[in-house]
Amino acid sequence: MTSLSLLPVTILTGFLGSGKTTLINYLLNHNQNEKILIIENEFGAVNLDSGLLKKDANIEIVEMTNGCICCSVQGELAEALYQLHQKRLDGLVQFDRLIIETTGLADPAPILQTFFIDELIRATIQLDAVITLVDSEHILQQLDEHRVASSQIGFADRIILTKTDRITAEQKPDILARINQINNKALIFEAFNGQIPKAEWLDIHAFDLNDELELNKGFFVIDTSKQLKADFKPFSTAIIKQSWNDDICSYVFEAGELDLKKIGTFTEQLIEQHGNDMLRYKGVLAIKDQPQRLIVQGVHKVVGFDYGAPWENPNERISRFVIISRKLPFDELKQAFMQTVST
Ligand SMILES: Nc1nc2c(ncn2[C@@H]2O[C@H](COP(=O)(O)OP(=O)(O)OP(=O)(O)O)[C@@H](O)[C@H]2O)c(=O)[nH]1
Repeated sequence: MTSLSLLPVTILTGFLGSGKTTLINYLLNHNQNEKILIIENEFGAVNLDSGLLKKDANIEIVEMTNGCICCSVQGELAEALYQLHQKRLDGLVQFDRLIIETTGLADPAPILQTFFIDELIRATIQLDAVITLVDSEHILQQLDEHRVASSQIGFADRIILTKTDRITAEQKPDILARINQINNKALIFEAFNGQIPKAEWLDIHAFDLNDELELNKGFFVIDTSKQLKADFKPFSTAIIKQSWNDDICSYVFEAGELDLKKIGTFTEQLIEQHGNDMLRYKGVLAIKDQPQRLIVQGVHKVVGFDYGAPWENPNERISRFVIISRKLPFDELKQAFMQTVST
């Protein structure tokens, strides 16, 4: 095979009207150096969004408009990606990155799975991250009424909270707490009208097996008056409301040093029994007599393991495993996880 560089791909998701097109337009207006291919996945025969997107020589938009997202998207997306690969091989097109904008009603799962299932795609494309836009004005209602809204948040590596100019300061802690209860692993950025530096959502390598596992991190506000600086704000102490009852939430297991064989068996059984419900999961684990961190990362039943950087300080050797999932038998799993602790 001729050597083509791996094309980075970002999956951009978020409910209807959450600001996906606005974000892309902002990127395109402030991006002179890169050629970007955007694949849009829309319902219905008429695709309105491509008409709304700014067009110039540095972007190309491919529309996928056929049929129901859950049955046809994998085949159609795979086909679009094969064609792109062939055109790149033939030297007919040259792009620096690909952004897939999903329809606001879509669960991102089938799109994400395309990148794991297909070997040619895996060999030519580097999945960078899932970015989810959340409309702060409407998200609480969307979560109450549409299961797909929690799935979009659950799959995210980064969340961009939009339209905070349309809510009061008092409403924000509840919204942040609810997002964080669903997905406590994704960093949250708050941005007005898509104004966010591209470094905060592109090339973040979320699918690499790296050592980062930051939970309940707080959020970042993009300050446009300071040349788009991201200012960190810790979460205020919002009360988790039982009434939310979202079907997806974050589960965290924490322990000291683990036995390699036992944690291997635990992970295998966990994935076997609950993989279909587990959207994303990541573990940074301390293994007995092993100086390096063991990294586990997965999406549903596709999992990767690798050794990461060594633990520097013996007191740091704490194993953390976070799972974003539909309802899991937490107490039972916690007990099983604790039995993997090295004795
Ligand atoms: N007030 C306010 N409006 C915003 C913000 N971000 C986006 N909008 C507006 O929200 C509306 C919907 O934004 P779009 O970018 O079209 O949203 P989308 O996610 O692409 O929408 P669909 O393709 O229908 O799912 C537009 O009128 C935007 O101008 C924001 O931060 N504040």
